[in-house]
Amino acid sequence: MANPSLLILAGDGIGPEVMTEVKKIIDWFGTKRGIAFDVSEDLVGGCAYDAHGTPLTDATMAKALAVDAVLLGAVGGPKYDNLDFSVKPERGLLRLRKEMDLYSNLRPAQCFDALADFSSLKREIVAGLDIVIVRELTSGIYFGEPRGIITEGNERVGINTQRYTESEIARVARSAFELARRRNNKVCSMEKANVMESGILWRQVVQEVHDKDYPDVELSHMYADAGAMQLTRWPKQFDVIVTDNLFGDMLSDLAAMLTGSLGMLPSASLGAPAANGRPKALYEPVHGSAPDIAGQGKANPIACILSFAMALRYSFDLGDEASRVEQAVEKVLADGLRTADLMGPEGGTPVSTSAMGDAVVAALDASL
Ligand SMILES: NC(=O)c1ccc[n+]([C@@H]2O[C@H](COP(=O)([O-])OP(=O)(O)OC[C@H]3O[C@@H](n4cnc5c(N)ncnc54)[C@H](O)[C@@H]3O)[C@@H](O)[C@H]2O)c1
Ligand SMILES: CC(C)[C@H](C(=O)O)[C@@H](O)C(=O)O
Ligand SMILES: [Mg+2]
Repeated sequence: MANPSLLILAGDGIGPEVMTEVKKIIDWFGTKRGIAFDVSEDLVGGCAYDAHGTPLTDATMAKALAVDAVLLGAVGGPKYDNLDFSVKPERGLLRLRKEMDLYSNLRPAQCFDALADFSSLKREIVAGLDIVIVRELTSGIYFGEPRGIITEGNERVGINTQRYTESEIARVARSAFELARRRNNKVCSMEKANVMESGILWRQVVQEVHDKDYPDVELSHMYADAGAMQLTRWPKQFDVIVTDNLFGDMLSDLAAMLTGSLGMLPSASLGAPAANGRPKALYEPVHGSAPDIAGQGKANPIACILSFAMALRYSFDLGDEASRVEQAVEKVLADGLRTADLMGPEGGTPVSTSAMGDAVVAALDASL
């Protein structure tokens, strides 16, 4: 049988730096666990624009649709700030999400004990935190029409449209309820039903899906602004949060800081199961290309490494191996290794991106 296939799209800025560390782990699985992947690589984002004049070629899009899973680093950077909107690096990522129909974006925020003192919140607020934000990823204001910048009279008007169909809401709600059943059986749905019609529909449909098929799951609803407040007040009240594309984008960056650093947060973007039973899938860290530290060997590779662990779990049914990676990360942090983003005010000597990756590989060795 052919090996499972992975397409690596490392992208821009720190994307290739953190992906180099993931490749060490992929190699480790091949040599030490006999779990080999057929890995191909291609361009996305600004580097694809530099090479081809587009942030994602049709050929790369076709490859992404053909493989078992895509691993993405990050896209974007100041070099591309003045490009036409249609060819900005971020458009490449959004095209992947849309054409792969990756409607369910799982963004776990887990606070490793070794980092509990490092969060900007008090230890007792974050220690043991383990929540997942399920972000709708292929619709809402990111994709709604009409959109654009038009001229009305003598001034410019910027337009974006929040639009959700009930089937789009229902499918992401299902994915949140299914996930909750495998965790602590609680879902909190966040929208702005007090001011947005799309929020009213969101709340109704999530409730209907719940009442019909998931009455065993505890469901609550919260306005997204209050949700942001509750996430910083007492985040451990949550288990699974389901929310729309834009609120999910913002709330997941907020949740990142509960865990210590944006450099810690992985994500899985999943579509409907294909004929082989596996969902189309793309795995990427929540963080971006971090232009301020790119090229300096300072980036924390853990978010990208944990994204690969999510690939093991969700695309390849290798939950035990995913846990092995997560435990290796936990061990390295418990041993006191810190990249620069995890340095507290008391200081210390940070390790480089590659030293962190090597330490995770060594911890994997020790797990055998
Ligand atoms: N999925 C993606 O590819 C993605 C996600 C977010 C932002 N972006 C893009 O990245 C570019 C920069 O955006 P931004 O600055 O708002 O967000 P960012 O996530 O790139 O950086 C925000 C801050 O977090 C730090 N940071 C992020 N990841 C880190 C890591 N792994 N290790 C250590 N520190 C880390 C950065 O140094 C910076 O100070 C933009 O072009 C944006 O559109 C891409
Ligand atoms: C880069 C950008 C398109 C992206 C988003 O807004 O979805 C990013 O912020 C994210 O969180 O994945
Ligand atoms: Mg974001």
